[in-house]
Amino acid sequence: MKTLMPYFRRYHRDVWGAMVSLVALVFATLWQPRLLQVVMEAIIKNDQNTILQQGLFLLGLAVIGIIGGIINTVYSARIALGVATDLRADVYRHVQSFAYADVEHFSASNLVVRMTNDINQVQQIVMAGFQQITRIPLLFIGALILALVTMPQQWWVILAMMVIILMVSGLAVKRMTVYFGQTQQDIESVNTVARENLMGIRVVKSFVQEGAEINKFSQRSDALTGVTAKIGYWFAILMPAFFLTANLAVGVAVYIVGQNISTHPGYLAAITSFISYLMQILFAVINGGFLMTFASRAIISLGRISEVLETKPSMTYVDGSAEPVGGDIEFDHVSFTYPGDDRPTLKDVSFTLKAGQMLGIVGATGSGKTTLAQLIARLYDPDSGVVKVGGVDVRQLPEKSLRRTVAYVLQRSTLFSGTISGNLRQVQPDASTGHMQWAANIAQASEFIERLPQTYDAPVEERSQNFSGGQQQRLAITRGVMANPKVLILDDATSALDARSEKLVQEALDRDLKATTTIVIAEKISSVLHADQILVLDNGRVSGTGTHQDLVRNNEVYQTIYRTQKAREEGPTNE
Ligand SMILES: Nc1ncnc2c1ncn2[C@@H]1O[C@H](COP(=O)(O)OP(=O)(O)OP(=O)(O)O)[C@@H](O)[C@H]1O
Repeated sequence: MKTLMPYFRRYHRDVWGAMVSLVALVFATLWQPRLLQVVMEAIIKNDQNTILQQGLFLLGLAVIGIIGGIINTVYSARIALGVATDLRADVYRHVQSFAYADVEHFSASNLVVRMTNDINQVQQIVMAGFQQITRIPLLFIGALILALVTMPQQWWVILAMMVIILMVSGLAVKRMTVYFGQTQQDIESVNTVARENLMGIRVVKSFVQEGAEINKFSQRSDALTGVTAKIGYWFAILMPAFFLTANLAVGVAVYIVGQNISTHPGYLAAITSFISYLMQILFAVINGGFLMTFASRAIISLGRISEVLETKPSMTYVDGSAEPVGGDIEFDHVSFTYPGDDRPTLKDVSFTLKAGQMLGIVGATGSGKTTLAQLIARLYDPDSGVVKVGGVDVRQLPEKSLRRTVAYVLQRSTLFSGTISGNLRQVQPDASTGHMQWAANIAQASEFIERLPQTYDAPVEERSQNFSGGQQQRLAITRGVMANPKVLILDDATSALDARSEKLVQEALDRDLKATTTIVIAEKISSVLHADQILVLDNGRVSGTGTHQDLVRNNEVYQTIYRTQKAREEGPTNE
């Protein structure tokens, strides 16, 4: 509730509108049976004037009730929609301020569910809240008082009905809250299987995994069906049970009235309105129960949303100029452990790199190459030691300054759906076509871009699936080069390129980005042969640095990688 209060304040006029119209609706609902009783009494006495006058009041009340209901629904919908939209925008904005580690902590798909499904739950309960939460207690208390006023001697019938209904609904709410919670989990589970399957459809098809995938999906889907069916059974039992109780109460009341009608003729009119109030009490209790069940679901969702909003970004940046700094890199005794890991991934890493030089980083899978690069782009901060770019500790650099200095191209960089130019202009919004061509020439992307009918305005589909792996990598390198960065990190970014194209990219980088410090992380030693310096990582430690010739001579780890790759390239020999 604390989370939602500021949002309600923004819509205070609508809140007032919803409340006032609700009071009108409740008043009309409660007063109608009372007037009906007066009309009935007039019918019994054949008092035409009262019948007409009170009949018109009754009609007027019905109209007030209908208009109140419509206005209340409109205002409630406006509040619910407004609150959900603002909440979604705030969560999205807050997530944008997250450090990479924070997004990883929640996981991207989990954040998506919170921004969509959980906010929908909150929207529904806000809507129901303004329609029902105030209405139910008012209706309950009002109907109870009026029922007692109408037929005070039947108080015990009301009490008995309420005790039975409350006992049944108490039991049901407890059960159904559990089932609703389970439904939420099962929906997430079905979504996960469907999403994984569809995103990996090529793998599924190529390994003929359709059958296994269908089984997996069916299992999760059956679990969801099972729990939904349980909710259905409860509803199927609950509703008739409630109405049976209410009708029993009505039956008892009518029987007692029947016994006393000769001595109390006024009971005939009173019994009609008494029955209406009994039904209103029943309606309030049933709806209250359901609302509590739905509310418990929404409270869980609201908790999940608040958790995101209350998470402070684990990384903050200093304020200051957006100007890039120089391209020198220095690691000074840097160690780093991933959040939640008990062992460091990088251990006491030190090296220096002068602006404009090229550094190759090699090492076995999992040796920490990507992690090292991520520290330069400040996706994480080290546990100890200092990472400097342009002679400045990266923690002392304003975010824009760091982003303008360092461009980080990944093996599978995300291209956003839209157009090629839209992706390239993310780096430099006012870039000319000439500038895009310059960058694309370096990345060896211009040949295929210019063959496309719309060239730089060619569409990029979702997950850039209309481009091959190699084309996607070239586009990602083009985007990285666009800002003419001081430091360019290519993290396995040419892995899908053939040897010739990779060589052409390297030559173009040497020629056109002379002042840029280039860090190339590569599986193949051939990709870094000509680097000014090669850093060999072994299980998170620097095993050696030097040129290819130095390392071939005196670094064992490097020698092993080199020999293995050479043997693979030469193929099996027949002795
Ligand atoms: N986000 C993460 N959370 C926890 N551990 C991680 C995370 N990313 C990587 N690791 C672990 O850190 C170690 C180093 O990973 P890293 O990706 O830096 O290696 P790499 O040398 O780049 O490997 P590869 O050549 O396969 O890309 C691995 O053991 C990996 O499991």
